[in-house]
Amino acid sequence: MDEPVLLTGAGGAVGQAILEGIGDAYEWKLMFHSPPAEEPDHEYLVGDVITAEDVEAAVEGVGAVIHLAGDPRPEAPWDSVLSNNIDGTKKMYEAAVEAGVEKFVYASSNHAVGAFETDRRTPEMYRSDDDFLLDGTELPRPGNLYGVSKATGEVLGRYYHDEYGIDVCNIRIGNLTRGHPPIDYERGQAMWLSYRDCANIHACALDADYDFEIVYGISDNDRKYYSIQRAKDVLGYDPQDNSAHFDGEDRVVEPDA
Ligand SMILES: NC(=O)C1=CN([C@@H]2O[C@H](COP(=O)(O)OP(=O)(O)OC[C@H]3O[C@@H](n4cnc5c(N)ncnc54)[C@H](O)[C@@H]3O)[C@@H](O)[C@H]2O)C=CC1
Ligand SMILES: O=C1O[C@H](COP(=O)(O)O)[C@@H](O)[C@H](O)[C@H]1O
Repeated sequence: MDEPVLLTGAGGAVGQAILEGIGDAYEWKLMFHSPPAEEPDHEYLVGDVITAEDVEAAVEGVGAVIHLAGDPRPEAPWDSVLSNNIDGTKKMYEAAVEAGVEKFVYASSNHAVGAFETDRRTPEMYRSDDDFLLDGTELPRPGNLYGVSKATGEVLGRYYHDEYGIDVCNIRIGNLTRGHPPIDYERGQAMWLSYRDCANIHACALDADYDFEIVYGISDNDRKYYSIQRAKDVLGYDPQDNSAHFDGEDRVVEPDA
């Protein structure tokens, strides 16, 4: 693995899950949008992914990128996702290939395929006895403009991989919550990603060998409509958590109880 690893969006929820889980396992270069409240334990810079000079400074000397920065709101308006998510990701790729970065891990989203959740399929598809399963080979099917921006980020990765040879792993992240799955939210429980599994799958994406991949980033939930088989096979992902091991509130239950 080529280090340091540039982590954009380091101050956000996914960034914190990664740093809490594997902060000691790699040499990092963190990118924040605004100055962090506390001095980070790692090299860092402050910048905007839509500013070419900031992005060029960020990729300088790094071997791999985990690109999280962007507007994460499913209801985000077009001008924001066009700028922060689409143009920001394009600028990151442009700078990364120019700087000779070897590996790019991109935070895609369940919302890139949100429109598979049709009225006819829901809520049954959120339940463990339903066999509907997406595996990453399906075409994107966004249900909002944020999802369009995430699907576009995947396609940008396809282009930069094919044209410039950079290795790309798109992780369609489910619903990251700390400590326990979302409560009273079947969809969120089906796509739950625990903090430790989030760190884990990103470590796997940094360490594994691949060309271009799209995988789902969720825990090993009994309820699931995203397959994690590709993440296991290609990345060696070994999830530890399962939303079924919680009782729908914030209490842990015995797996076999
Ligand atoms: N949290 C979740 O459950 C999921 C997150 N994702 C994706 O993961 C990534 C991170 O999401 P979260 O950590 O939840 O969001 P967050 O809002 O907690 O973190 C995003 C970070 O990106 C920074 N940022 C935003 N625009 C920027 C710009 N133009 N230049 C530089 N930095 C900028 C923000 O300051 C923030 O620190 C996003 O790309 C999001 O689409 C995808 C699926 C689920
Ligand atoms: O991509 C994302 O997905 C999660 C889960 O979606 P939701 O519609 O169930 O909330 C979301 O929480 C997160 O903000 C977003 O970036």
